[in-house]
Amino acid sequence: MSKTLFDKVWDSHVVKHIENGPDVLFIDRHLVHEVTSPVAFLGLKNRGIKVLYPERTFATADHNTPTRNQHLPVKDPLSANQLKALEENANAHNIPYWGLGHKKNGIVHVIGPENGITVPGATIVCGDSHTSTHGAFGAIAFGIGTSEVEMVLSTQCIMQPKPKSLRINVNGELSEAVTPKDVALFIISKLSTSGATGYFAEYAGDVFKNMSMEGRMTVCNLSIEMGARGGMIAPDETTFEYIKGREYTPKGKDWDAAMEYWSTLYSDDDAEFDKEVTFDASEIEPMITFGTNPGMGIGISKDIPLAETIDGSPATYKKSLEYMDYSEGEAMVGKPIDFVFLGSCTNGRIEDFRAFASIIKGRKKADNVTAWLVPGSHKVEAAIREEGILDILTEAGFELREPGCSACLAMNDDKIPAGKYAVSTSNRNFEGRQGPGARTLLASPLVAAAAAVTGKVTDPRELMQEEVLA
Ligand SMILES: CC(C)[C@H](C(=O)O)[C@@H](O)C(=O)O
Ligand code: SF4
Repeated sequence: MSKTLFDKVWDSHVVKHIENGPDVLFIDRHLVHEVTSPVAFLGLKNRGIKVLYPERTFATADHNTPTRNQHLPVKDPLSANQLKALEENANAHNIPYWGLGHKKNGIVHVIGPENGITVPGATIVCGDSHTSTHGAFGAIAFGIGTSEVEMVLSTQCIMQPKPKSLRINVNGELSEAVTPKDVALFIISKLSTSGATGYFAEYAGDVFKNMSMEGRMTVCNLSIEMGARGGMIAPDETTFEYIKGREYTPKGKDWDAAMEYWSTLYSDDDAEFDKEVTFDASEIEPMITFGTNPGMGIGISKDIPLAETIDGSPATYKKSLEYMDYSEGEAMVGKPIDFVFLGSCTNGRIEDFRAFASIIKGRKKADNVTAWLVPGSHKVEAAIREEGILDILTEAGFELREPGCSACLAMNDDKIPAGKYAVSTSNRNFEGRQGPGARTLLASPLVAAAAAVTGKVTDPRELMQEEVLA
């Protein structure tokens, strides 16, 4: 019988099928961070049991961590306690722990791929919704709750109902300045934040075939924002090239054996999907959000849609615009901004910093802008230095911070003040997400860079045009 990519990976991990119930799935890799793990470890302690496979479990500190002076004790007592608990729990159970200052430390969804923990055909979970990121490698990766974290720590299995299948095709070639982030924001704007609820998505077509691994991670990361359980892309040469030689990927004969299996991981030609949607790459322009959910995005040159033209409740839509202090029919280009945040598990990788630097090179940070540039990991930070990107940033008046989730969810000191506007490369623009009363405009690193040097929402193509003319 023909199978989808998802079916192939899922079926090979079913330990037990419960009639009319969930499947019991074996989990290959379990990533752990400080926010969703303390109660799970406490559960193990109360039951007097150990982590079954510590070597399949990896812990990092990211959500609560400061992005300055990481060598000093963490001031906030709640954060300090959570970080201490993670360290103690990891040590007690022999789990690799990459805490503050460790050279492998970083955002959980950045360090997994970076160190070769994320591989094709694997099942990967974490007590974190953006675990979908790892689907970029052809893995089944999804977020779980704290009680499930305890279940995986103790049994290396999880009970899951099988989601429905959705294929999202984007064919053709992307236009200038259109990045993977724009592709994802475009898809969410078309499907809405609940359009993929109950589904697991596979991304297919020319655009994803031609995309880098980091771009694929950005796209899969955002799957959750359209309601999907996760998203995945069939592994190919780009994938194998990326993972080869990383610390935790198989070596020698094991690599050959793995490659044999990985090469079978694609949806068969006649595999059927419960739902399929197709878009043309040429429809997509650099995107920006204007509202309070990631589905409220438009091409940057467009005007904020009128309430009567949108699907869904006009009252909710108007309330959202009120929060943003925007009006229907206004242009986004030219809107003043106060903050720029480059970072997060969506866009905190080296390619994102390269893109940002490509625009700010030879320009200066706008005086009215506060910019927080936060690498996704120490490895990203090291690459920023090695490639000379730090010099470009510094010359333009920017400062580089230390790695972590930072202003993506503002659990540390990096909070956007109430009423201020932030162009952010992260993934959520909910009310108060980046700080109480903060207003978020989600966009790509190119759009963020254009805003950082002009102090307002700016089409990056305009600045790229200037470069060509100069
Ligand atoms: C703190 C964590 C549970 C949360 C998530 O699950 O996504 C966070 O990472 C986020 O992005 O909102
Ligand atoms: S960077 Fe943001 S989205 Fe990613 S794990 Fe951290 S808080 Fe969640």
